[in-house]
Amino acid sequence: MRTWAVRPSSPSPTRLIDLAEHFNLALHSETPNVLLTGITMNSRDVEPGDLYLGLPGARFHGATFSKDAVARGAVAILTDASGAVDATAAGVPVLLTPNSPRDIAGHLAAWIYGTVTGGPLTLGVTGTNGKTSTVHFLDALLTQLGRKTGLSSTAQRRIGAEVVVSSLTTPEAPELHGLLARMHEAGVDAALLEVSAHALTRHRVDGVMFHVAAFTNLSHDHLDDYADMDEYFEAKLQLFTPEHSRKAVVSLDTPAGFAVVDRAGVDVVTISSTPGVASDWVVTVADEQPDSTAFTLSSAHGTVSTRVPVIGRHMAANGGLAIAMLVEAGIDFGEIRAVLDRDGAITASLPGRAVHVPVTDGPNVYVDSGHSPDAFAKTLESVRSLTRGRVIMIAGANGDRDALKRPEMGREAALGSDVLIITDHQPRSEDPALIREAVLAGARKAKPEGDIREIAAPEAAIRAAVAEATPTDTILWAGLAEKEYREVAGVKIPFSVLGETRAALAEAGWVSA
Ligand SMILES: CC(=O)N[C@H]1[C@@H](OP(=O)(O)OP(=O)(O)OC[C@H]2O[C@@H](n3ccc(=O)[nH]c3=O)[C@H](O)[C@@H]2O)O[C@H](CO)[C@@H](O)[C@@H]1O[C@H](C)C(=O)N[C@@H](C)C(=O)N[C@H](CCC(=O)O)C(=O)O
Ligand SMILES: Nc1ncnc2c1ncn2[C@@H]1O[C@H](COP(=O)(O)OP(=O)(O)OP(=O)(O)O)[C@@H](O)[C@H]1O
Repeated sequence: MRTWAVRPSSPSPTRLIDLAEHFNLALHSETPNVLLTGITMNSRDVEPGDLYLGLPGARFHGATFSKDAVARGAVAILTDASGAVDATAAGVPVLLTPNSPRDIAGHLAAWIYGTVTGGPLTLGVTGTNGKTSTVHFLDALLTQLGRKTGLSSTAQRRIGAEVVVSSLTTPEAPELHGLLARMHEAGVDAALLEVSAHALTRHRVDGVMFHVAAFTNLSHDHLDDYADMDEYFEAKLQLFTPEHSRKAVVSLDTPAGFAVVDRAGVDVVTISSTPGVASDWVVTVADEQPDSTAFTLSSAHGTVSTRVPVIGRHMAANGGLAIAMLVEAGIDFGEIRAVLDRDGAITASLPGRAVHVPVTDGPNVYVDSGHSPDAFAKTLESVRSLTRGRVIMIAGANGDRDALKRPEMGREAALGSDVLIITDHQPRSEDPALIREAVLAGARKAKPEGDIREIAAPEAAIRAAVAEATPTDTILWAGLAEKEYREVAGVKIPFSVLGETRAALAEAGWVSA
């Protein structure tokens, strides 16, 4: 699997002088006739012919890497006043902008990679939870319809069969436009993009026009980056302006959805899976099974009944949202209903989301990547409805991310489970004991008499859960499911939640089905 940024294979060269003129940038050069074939803001990703953007960040000023960038083949540098000395010392033409180069990176990248106009149908999803799931449902539906897709999610970037590892949920603008240009070259019919609040705040999707953008929900997360929920909401709202999208499909499953409807600057249709809430599209859950959820989706276009191959009413809501987005993008509802009737489900495989590890004659076991209070609550609700015995939950929180949500995660975990084991996930640079303490405090406050345990080592936590379980119980391990590593004290240690779970089950004599 590739781990480096994807780019178009044969970009048409852009004259630096034309770019400077078009974007009204001051050009300092005695040799302004250079040709640009790429753009990046990461010196380690520079390829020959690139414009390197040296921008100020929280840790570095990118211009300090100008010489490295030029050594790798950068032919020009764009920076701000504070980067000018370093950029000039690198010996290539320098463009100066009065603000951060990040502010114009998207539009520059669109110009250099030719993604300003044309291109495939582009669909974007934002919201606290459900972005990855909805994008993967869109991908599956379009594939079922015989269309060629490209996607960018937290889990992966993919063009047809070519898969690239994701680091950020939404890539930086130069990487995103490179990806879109490559999708265009590959002849994809649709580009499906997950759009984080960080991406909107940091101009990562500038220069991308979404034919349809969707809003899933808003709940507590990322309050390390945003002052409060209002600021976090405002970040998400930017997607629903004419600068970014033509049309919106907005879920009314959280109160924020109503605020998006009120404030959106583009045409909006609504969807809801909450009984009693009026909306253009209505999702009604019909049946919940240990490995799938059946639902009906109704609108003025008609009604379709189908399944998503995962547990959870929230996952049915995401599946309905994906179908509604395709119809609002102009795909015939009857065509979609026909393939769903043919296949019996949206045939998606969700990486790390509510993954069922079936055990023959044993407990149901799920691993899930949810790492917010609402994600815990929703998954626990579905697990509870499928469990005859006890719900045994393993949970943890990550370091270097919103610390305020930890007690709330503990609270939801305690309220939704019968046995709760708090363990370590990705402490990153933080002291894992302090992270556990915060989650435990929320859990014990919510359920003082609850069976709440602390087991630091995740390998031991899953073994304790398995030892506790009887065949009618369910084990849910929430928070880390799709990763192949844990970051501890800045070092990535190989670790697989799924692998560890299967090993623990096998050691205990349970056989994975
Ligand atoms: C808070 C945030 O989003 N920070 C991002 C931002 O960092 P920054 O502005 O501090 O940059 P910096 O590290 O000081 O570096 C400054 C410049 O020097 C460059 N540089 C740096 C070192 C070097 O050797 N060479 C080089 O060129 C960097 O590429 C950058 O252009 O720009 C960096 C370069 O692209 C990103 O790696 C970094 O993401 C960090 C890793 C991150 O963790 N971001 C998370 C919070 C994030 O964006 N998450 C969202 C949402 C997740 C969700 O919904 O759950 C996402 O979309 O992933
Ligand atoms: N519609 C929803 N409402 C509430 N919780 C959800 C919803 N969809 C998914 N979840 C929960 O959130 C978790 C993350 O889902 P998903 O990866 O689809 O969201 P995301 O927005 O991409 O989040 P992230 O980028 O942080 O992983 C799931 O594993 C599940 O626990």
